[in-house]
Amino acid sequence: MFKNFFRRNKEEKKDENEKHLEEPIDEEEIKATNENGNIVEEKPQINFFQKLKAGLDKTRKGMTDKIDAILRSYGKIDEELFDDLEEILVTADVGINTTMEIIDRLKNRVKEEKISEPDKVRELLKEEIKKIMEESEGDNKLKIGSSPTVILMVGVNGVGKTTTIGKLSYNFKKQGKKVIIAAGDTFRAAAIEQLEEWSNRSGADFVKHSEGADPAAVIFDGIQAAKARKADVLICDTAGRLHNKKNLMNELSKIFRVVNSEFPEAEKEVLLVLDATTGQNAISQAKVFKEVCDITGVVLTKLDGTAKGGVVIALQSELGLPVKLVGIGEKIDDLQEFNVEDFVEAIFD
Ligand SMILES: Nc1nc2c(ncn2[C@@H]2O[C@H](COP(=O)(O)OP(=O)(O)OP(=O)(O)O)[C@@H](O)[C@H]2O)c(=O)[nH]1
Repeated sequence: MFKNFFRRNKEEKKDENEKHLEEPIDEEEIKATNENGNIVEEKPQINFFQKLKAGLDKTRKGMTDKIDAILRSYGKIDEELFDDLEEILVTADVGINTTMEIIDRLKNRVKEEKISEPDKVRELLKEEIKKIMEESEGDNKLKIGSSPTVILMVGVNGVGKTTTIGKLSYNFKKQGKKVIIAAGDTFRAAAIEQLEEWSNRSGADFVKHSEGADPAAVIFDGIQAAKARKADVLICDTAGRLHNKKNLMNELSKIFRVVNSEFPEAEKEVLLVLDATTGQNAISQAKVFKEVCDITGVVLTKLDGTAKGGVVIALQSELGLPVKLVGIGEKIDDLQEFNVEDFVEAIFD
C-alpha cells in the first residue's frame, strides 16, 4: 500500500523539471545583496494576511462559502443541517475523525447555549475549528536560535521541496542570516541544478556532489562548510524517490546519524514537505514519514492552488504534526510562517 506513495513516473517528472529549468528567472526576483551575501533590497511592505487569504481563496470557496449557503438554506437547526456541515468539512479534507469531533462539539454547544438560529452556528464552528487546532498545536515556530540550525527537508518528489528550500533560504537571508544549502538529493543531475538555481536566487552558499553520490556524504560536507563559514542555517535536501519504507528509513537514518554525530551542538528541524493539493494522500504520506523519522514540523505547499486547505486541520489535530510553514504561490517570497489564528480568520473572513 505504501509503495504507491513513492512511485513516480520519472520520465514525466524529468520533463517537468527540465521545462522548469528552461523558464527564465524573473529578474525582479533577484535581490541586491551586500558584501555578506544578505539581501538588502526589500519589496514594499506586504500584507501577509491578505496574501494568505488570497492563497486560501479556493479553500474558502470550497468550504466556508458552502457552509454559509447551507446555513442560509435552513430555517432551523436539526440533524440534517449537522450532516450537511459534516459533508462539507470531509470534502474539504478536514479528515473524518477531526470532522466528527468538530461536529460533536458543535452539537453540544448548540444544545448548551440553546441556540436556534442557523446563522449563529457559523461563529461556533469557527471557534471550534480554532480550538481543536490549538489544542493539538505543537510549537509552530521554527527552532532558529543562537546556535546554528540544521534543517532536513524530507518528502516525496514533486511536492515542492526544491522550491520550498529556495523560499526558506530567501526568508532567512532577508533576516540577515548566513545560509548554506546542501544538495542531498543526488538522484538526478537536473535536481541538483534546479536547487543550485534556487540557491543562487536566494543568495545562499551551495554544497553539492555529482549525480549518484552518497547523500550522507553531501550532508557531511555541508556540515563542515557550515562550521567553517559559521553559517546560521544549513538546509539539507534529501531524496524522495524511494520505493519502500525500508529504503526510506535506511537513507534518512544514515543522514540523521551524520548530522547528530558531526553537528551535535546544532538545533535540528526535520521538515516534512507535503503538497496540499493531494489532500488525504498528504495525510497518508505524513503517516509513513512519521513512522520512519521524528518529524518536527510540516511545510504545506500549494495551498493557493487547492480547495483542500482543510488538510491543515487534519494534520495538526489527527497526526499532531505542527504545520510550520505554508506555500502560497510559486514565487520566492510565497512562503509564510503558519499560525492557527491567521489561518482560521483567513478561511472564515
Ligand atoms: N502554486 C504553487 N506552486 C508551487 C508551490 N510550491 C511549489 N510549487 C510548484 O510545484 C512544482 C514542483 O516543485 P519542485 O520544487 O520542483 O518539487 P520537488 O518536490 O523539489 O520535486 P523534485 O524536483 O521532483 O524532487 C513547481 O512547478 C513549483 O513551482 C506553492 O506553494 N504554490
